[in-house]
Amino acid sequence: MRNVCPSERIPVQEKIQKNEKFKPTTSAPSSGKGNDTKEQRGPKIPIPTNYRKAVKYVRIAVEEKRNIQPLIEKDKHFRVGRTLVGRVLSNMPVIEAIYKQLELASKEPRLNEWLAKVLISELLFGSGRLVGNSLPVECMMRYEAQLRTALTDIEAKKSPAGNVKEPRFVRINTNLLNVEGAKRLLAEEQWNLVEETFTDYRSFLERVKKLGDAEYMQDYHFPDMLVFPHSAKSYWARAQHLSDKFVLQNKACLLPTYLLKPPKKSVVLDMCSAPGLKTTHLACLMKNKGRIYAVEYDRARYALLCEYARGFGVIKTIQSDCLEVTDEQVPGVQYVLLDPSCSGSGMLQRQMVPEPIDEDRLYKLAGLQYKLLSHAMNAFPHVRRIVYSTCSVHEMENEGVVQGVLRHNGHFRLLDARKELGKEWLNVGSPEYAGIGERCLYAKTVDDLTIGMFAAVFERCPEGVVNEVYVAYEKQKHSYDVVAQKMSRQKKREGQNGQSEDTPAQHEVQEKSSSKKRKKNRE
Ligand SMILES: C[S@@+](CC[C@H](N)C(=O)[O-])C[C@H]1O[C@@H](n2cnc3c(N)ncnc32)[C@H](O)[C@@H]1O
Repeated sequence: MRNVCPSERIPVQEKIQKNEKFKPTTSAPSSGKGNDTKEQRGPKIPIPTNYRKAVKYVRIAVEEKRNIQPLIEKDKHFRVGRTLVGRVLSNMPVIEAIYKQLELASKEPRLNEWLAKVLISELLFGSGRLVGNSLPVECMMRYEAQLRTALTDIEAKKSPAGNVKEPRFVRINTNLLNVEGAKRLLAEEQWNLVEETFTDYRSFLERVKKLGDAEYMQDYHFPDMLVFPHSAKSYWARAQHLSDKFVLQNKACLLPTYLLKPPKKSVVLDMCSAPGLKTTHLACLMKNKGRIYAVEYDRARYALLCEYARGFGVIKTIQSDCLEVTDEQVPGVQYVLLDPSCSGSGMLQRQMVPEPIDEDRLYKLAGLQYKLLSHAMNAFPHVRRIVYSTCSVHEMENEGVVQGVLRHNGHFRLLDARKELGKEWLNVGSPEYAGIGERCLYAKTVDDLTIGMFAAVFERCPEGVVNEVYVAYEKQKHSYDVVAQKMSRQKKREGQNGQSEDTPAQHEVQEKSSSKKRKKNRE
């Protein structure tokens, strides 16, 4: 089969629909001061409405820090809004770094900063093309080569995967198409399947790094996950005609769903479910049979969840705070997936342009995550298995939360997630959390070429059994209580209020972080 260069690669459907080819200008960036005369510029061509609207919403989101989802939803003439704006916001750290690196603010003072960022996003992370010939579009096109080089530099220098560009992972929607059907369809689209077998995970990863532009592979761990080269990103961003049969989802996001392993006809609760990528994967694993209660409290995200869940009869969506969901509302729940809000520090863009660690924010997030996980363990008497996952690389949100819940919930124990996965996995949690770290899994960009992800699997203990972390903590507690009482008496004497409103997990997190600080000071 012919090897097609990625820049040539256009989804078949698009080839049919396309009636105009974009021709980038070849001239160099403007003289530097943005002071071309009116005559030189010619008649004013309006900026496409979608770009103008994206500028408006991106600015509101970033400058005013407002939730723009409801605004976009109401905007009936901005159907692509969520995708377009979402793309800018999720790539913002890299876009800002590139905007600064190219000194666009000083070189193109007449070019609106937000518009520049939207255009950069479309060029580098969207379709790879810009629409129309308005002045800002033409101006940005003159920087195209420099923009792409800047992105390559950032990715090469800061890529958490080293010099390797992360692949494009694509999940087959097995509710519509089986694996063989997917392979046939992709062959029609001129993709070549690499049909080698791998005895170990590392040799698979090495082959992924060498994928040619027209090649793809079936994943080593998950049969419904396909792996394409990085260069396939623009193909998949444009492959609208395949969007119901294939889901753009990172491989790491399948760890929690595969670890939960709900058989068909089981009853599942997805506590924090929007936009619903894991929910729909669970539905596929269950062959769309049984019941999945998918809970989401955010109105706009709930709307998105409903959209994603359409076509999956097994999913029942509930708009609510999952801490208020009772057993009566979701009768007979046996399996719980908890994938709550987190710092998102495992996301690629965040790893490329790292933000300073905000301990206070992590501390608050860990407290919430602890509450949610405790609710999963205590509110639903029939639950036998729980998977907790985050896309955070911070122990405080991961092993820290797991330790907190195990200490206070003897009736659930932590399973060895590597064993549960049943196939070789490279990274586990920190050995600092004895009896916990080695049982939890991490997906790491540098090794797995995925986003960063953490997953822990809990199982209800048999009647009369309690987990060993709980037992050890109970033993420790006596001396701990004595010290706490002493401290409280001392505080009272000093006229202070010794009451704390922290959750136990937050208390432990605080203890741990101050002990780390003490250790650092000693060093
Ligand atoms: C990390 S995202 C979930 C992603 C989702 N599992 C997926 O794979 O598509 C976390 C979601 O949980 C929602 N959320 C956070 N706290 C919640 C709560 N107490 N009740 C319901 N939803 C909550 C957030 O609004 C957000 O949509």
